Amino acid sequence: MSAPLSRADARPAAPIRLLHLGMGNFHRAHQAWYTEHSADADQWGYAEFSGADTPMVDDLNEQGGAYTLLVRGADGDRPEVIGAITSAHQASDQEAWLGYWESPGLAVVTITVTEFGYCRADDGGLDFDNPAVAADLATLQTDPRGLVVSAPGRLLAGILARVAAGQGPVAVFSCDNLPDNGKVARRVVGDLAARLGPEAVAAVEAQSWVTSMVDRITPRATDVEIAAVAELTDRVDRVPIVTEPFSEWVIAGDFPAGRPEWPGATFVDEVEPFEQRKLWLLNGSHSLMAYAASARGHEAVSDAINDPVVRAWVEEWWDEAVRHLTLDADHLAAYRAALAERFANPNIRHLLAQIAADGSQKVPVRILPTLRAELAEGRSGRGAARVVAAWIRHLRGAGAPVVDGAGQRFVAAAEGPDVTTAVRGVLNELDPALATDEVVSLVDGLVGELARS
Ligand SMILES: NC(=O)c1ccc[n+]([C@@H]2O[C@H](COP(=O)([O-])OP(=O)(O)OC[C@H]3O[C@@H](n4cnc5c(N)ncnc54)[C@H](O)[C@@H]3O)[C@@H](O)[C@H]2O)c1
Ligand SMILES: O=P(O)(O)OC[C@@H](O)[C@@H](O)[C@H](O)[C@H](O)CO
Repeated sequence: MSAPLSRADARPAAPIRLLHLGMGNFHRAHQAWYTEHSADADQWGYAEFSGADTPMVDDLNEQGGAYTLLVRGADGDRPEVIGAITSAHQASDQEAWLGYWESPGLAVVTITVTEFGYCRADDGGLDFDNPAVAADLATLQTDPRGLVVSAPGRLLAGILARVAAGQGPVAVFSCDNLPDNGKVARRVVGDLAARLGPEAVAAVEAQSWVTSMVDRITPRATDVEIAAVAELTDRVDRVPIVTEPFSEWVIAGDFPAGRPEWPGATFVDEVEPFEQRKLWLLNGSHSLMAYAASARGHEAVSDAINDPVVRAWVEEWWDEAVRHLTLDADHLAAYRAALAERFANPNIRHLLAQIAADGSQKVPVRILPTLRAELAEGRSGRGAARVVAAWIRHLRGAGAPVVDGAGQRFVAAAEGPDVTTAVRGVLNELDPALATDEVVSLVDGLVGELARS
């Protein structure tokens, strides 16, 4: 019988100088992994906070913060024990959260709270109609140390505590799949601060808001992977992470209090070209498959990409999206080829239903820029329109179930017996400028084509 994984299986815990909000699968495969492999890793320990209270925190702490990262290549498995996490906390552990912010040694705060976690309104600013945001504002107005729950609320509470403690600026660092994610984070936290007054705004502005493009396909681990880890390592790990060999991190911004020497991370002035390449080619085709291939009965990306019909749709989308990317053509061709291999990795079971979630937050940033650019250049935008059509079919009940915290208005628009009305309604909700007769007719036709395929 295998022994439980414990801290003794990992490197010694390092002093906490890194803080993470939104501990989940991806962060433990990416930022924690880069930190683990830093030349100065013994100087940099992570304190982790989940987005909502979860048993994962207790499981991880029982293992002293250690966990197994199972790197699954097409040619086999490579497990490694990661010791970058010194301490994990439940979301509601507000005193611990504020305590880390007040600590002189804190240097970097990373964030993965999903697209939805930024609580944005349609104009990109903070959505004050969001009940969590409204409650946090009321709390912060009366008690800056009170329990707050939204990501913007928690970040602002931390920043205010840091400034009140007389500590200098840190790098605040979104690692979510969002264009210009540093600016998005700064905007929503700044909007909340503005309701508290100029001192709070100045505290937000004093921090360094870093932007990053992150990439490593990390599906949720299942009991199958937990059993595989036990067999491979002779240790029982209750919270292992499964990921692919590929990893990429492109970062723009300053680190006023220092950072680990993350190996392989690329530091640039402008993340946008890399971010668009990744969001459109990888995440865009993920969304295409999540909607169009789940409706064809596929469950995982690796099944979908091996279906020639789906592969042709993906290639059609890629052909269209690359026209609007600014990176070198050879680089983009190599990236596409590598993506096709990554998607086909038979040892990574990335469920289409997981990717399909929160389409209302994903389709606008992954697909619509290409659709608009194609239309502006006088082309039809058929590849992008196909993704929108597949999403509308999904909203109408085809394929993966609809799970979307902000998607109710799209579900409502997509309802009803008349497909053309549904298409027009969804396009109108996405962007009234896209709901022209021409685009409605194209998307309408593609809904029918997908249904017959
Ligand atoms: N999994 C991947 O392959 C991958 C790769 C690149 C980037 N990402 C980015 O990382 C994010 C998280 O992915 P994951 O695989 O870790 O997911 P996960 O479900 O394992 O973890 C998500 C974390 O976000 C928190 N969260 C969710 N909704 C929130 C909200 N409304 N407010 C505050 N916190 C909230 C959860 O509590 C949890 O701590 C993705 O949304 C994406 O933007 C993921
Ligand atoms: O994580 P999400 O939900 O934003 O998107 C689902 C996938 O497209 C995404 O997780 C990719 O696998 C990832 O971005 C690869 O780096």
